[in-house]
Amino acid sequence: MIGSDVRMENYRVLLADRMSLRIRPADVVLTRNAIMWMEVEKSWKPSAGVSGTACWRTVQVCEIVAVRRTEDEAQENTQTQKPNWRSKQHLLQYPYSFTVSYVKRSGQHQWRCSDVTFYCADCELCDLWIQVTNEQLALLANRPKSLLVYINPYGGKRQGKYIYEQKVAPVFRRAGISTDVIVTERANHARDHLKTEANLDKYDGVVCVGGDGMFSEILHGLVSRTQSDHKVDQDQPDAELVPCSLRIGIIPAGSTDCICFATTGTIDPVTSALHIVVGDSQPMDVCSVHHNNGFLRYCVSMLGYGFYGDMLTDSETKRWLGPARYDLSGIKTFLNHNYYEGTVSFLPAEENLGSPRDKLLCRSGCLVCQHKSAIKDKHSETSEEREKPGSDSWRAICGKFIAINAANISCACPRSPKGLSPSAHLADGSTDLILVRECSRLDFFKHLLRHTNKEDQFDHSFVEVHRVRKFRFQPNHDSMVILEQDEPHKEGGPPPLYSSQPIPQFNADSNWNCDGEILPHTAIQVSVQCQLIRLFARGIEEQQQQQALLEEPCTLLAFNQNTDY
Ligand SMILES: CCCCCCCCCCCCC/C=C/[C@@H](O)[C@H](COP(=O)(O)O)NC(=O)CCCCC
Ligand SMILES: Nc1ncnc2c1ncn2[C@@H]1O[C@H](COP(=O)(O)OP(=O)(O)O)[C@@H](O)[C@H]1O
Ligand SMILES: [Ca+2]
Repeated sequence: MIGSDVRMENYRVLLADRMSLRIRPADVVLTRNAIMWMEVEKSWKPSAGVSGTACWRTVQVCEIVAVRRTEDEAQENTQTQKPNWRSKQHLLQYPYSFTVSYVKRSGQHQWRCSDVTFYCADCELCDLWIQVTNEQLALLANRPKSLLVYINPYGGKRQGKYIYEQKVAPVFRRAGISTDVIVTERANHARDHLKTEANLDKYDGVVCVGGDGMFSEILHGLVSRTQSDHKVDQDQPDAELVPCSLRIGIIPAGSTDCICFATTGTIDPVTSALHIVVGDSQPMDVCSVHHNNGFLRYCVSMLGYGFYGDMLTDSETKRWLGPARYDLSGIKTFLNHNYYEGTVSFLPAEENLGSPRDKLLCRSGCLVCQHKSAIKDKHSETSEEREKPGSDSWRAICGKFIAINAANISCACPRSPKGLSPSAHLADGSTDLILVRECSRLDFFKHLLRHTNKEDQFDHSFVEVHRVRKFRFQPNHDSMVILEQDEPHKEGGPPPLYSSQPIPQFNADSNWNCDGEILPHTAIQVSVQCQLIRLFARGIEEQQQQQALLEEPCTLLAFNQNTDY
């Protein structure tokens, strides 16, 4: 079947019956791709025999979580705290019922699991609806049936276990997903288990409950396992890495949760659980980081040297503060106002990938990422020559930098709702390299402020941004950290916070912050590995997309009211 035939097939009515919704009669229709219902108005006369249009509430089959017999209504009502409104007469007339649980958008990109119960006059009809709806759900091959879940009990505000048990597990149970749950006992427990022990054939996906650091563990476990299974040497910076077959789900329970926010538009555990249930799939680029041809780490969100590296290093001693450690260390690092000397060289991305300043936001169904996916295998890009550092296509920038940030994705998070690079793409094979040169403290503050407002992040003379496929950083070890002189030091007063003299106890190098982990080396080589992994997500839905689906799915449907049911 092609084109319009497929569309017609999707609209083919599988079931159509009159039932009762609460205490009012309702017409209910099931097609291949939607369940629709409409309460029957008293004034509405089907016998009139005219074709008309009416307002139907519609739920796409792909957004149905489960359908089941409403076994114990009293219990349902206690759970949902709804009053029992069914009259005895209604109960006698419609004694059988089934409940459809489905995804409902509740604004701000949040999803909720909502229920609608249909009452039937006879048992066979009720069972038939459950059976046929379940048959349609079974056709959705991308839905996971079995998941391996890792919980970091110490991430963020240490709520991981509670969040999983109270908010996520009930959603998975309702959807009939089986889970094996591991609560981690130490750092790198999840990574090591995935790398060497886990029987991955049993699962359709891996879920992490925690922050970006916990996600990074899962990423390293899965990617390393996949490479060793395929005998790919990760130490080779130019090795062609094999994409992971299992998708990763993120239940946000960390401090920044930027990967979850940038791929769903929110950090809400129930929303993430529902993206997993419906089997969403979002490809993601991964940066591989090497030092002297030896593998260091992978990175999905931000690689930050200077400001974000120093802030992370300082914050590690304050983990007991939870997410607030970043605020405290952020202020301290800002006041220190260090900058670092070195050379950044990079290979620009192809021009058709746009620019970090083009305001083309990466949203659900992004065409730039889809196009990249289509041409990825053709390897149309570049000759070996272009790839070599030092060839004409590479550019080098030497200088003193307050921050060098590579945003592989927008890095949007609650602290910075548009992110470090608002137009960065999730899966275009490039990363946005942001260079913040030496500037005054006030100027740097203005730059940081732009992470939180709507102004162009890069519209400052001391900031430049490049969309790149690869980059390298070489620190200049002869440099000393020069701290800005703001005020003269008063005799007998506290020691100066800043001095124009080199201060030997400061390290001339910063550290790299790689998805919230500190890298052991400063001279690094970075390559973007296009679409190496997939998440259970769909990218951020456009406001209009969201709005259309928010307004309680109400579809204008031409419907032949003569249908015999
Ligand atoms: C004057 C107002 C200044 C406000 C500045 C806000 C800047 C926010 C930038 C956010 C970038 C986020 C990049 C993501 C980094 C994470 O991978 C990493 C680890 O996350 P997690 O494991 O969940 O803790 N987080 C960080 O490195 C902290 C970012 C800094 C947050 C202030
Ligand atoms: N059981 C554990 N004990 C201690 N550290 C752990 C444990 N499980 C995971 N970790 C580590 O905790 C770090 C932070 O985890 P994460 O979930 O990202 O929280 P946060 O966002 O607060 O940093 C990660 O580096 C991860 O490797
Ligand atoms: Ca990217």
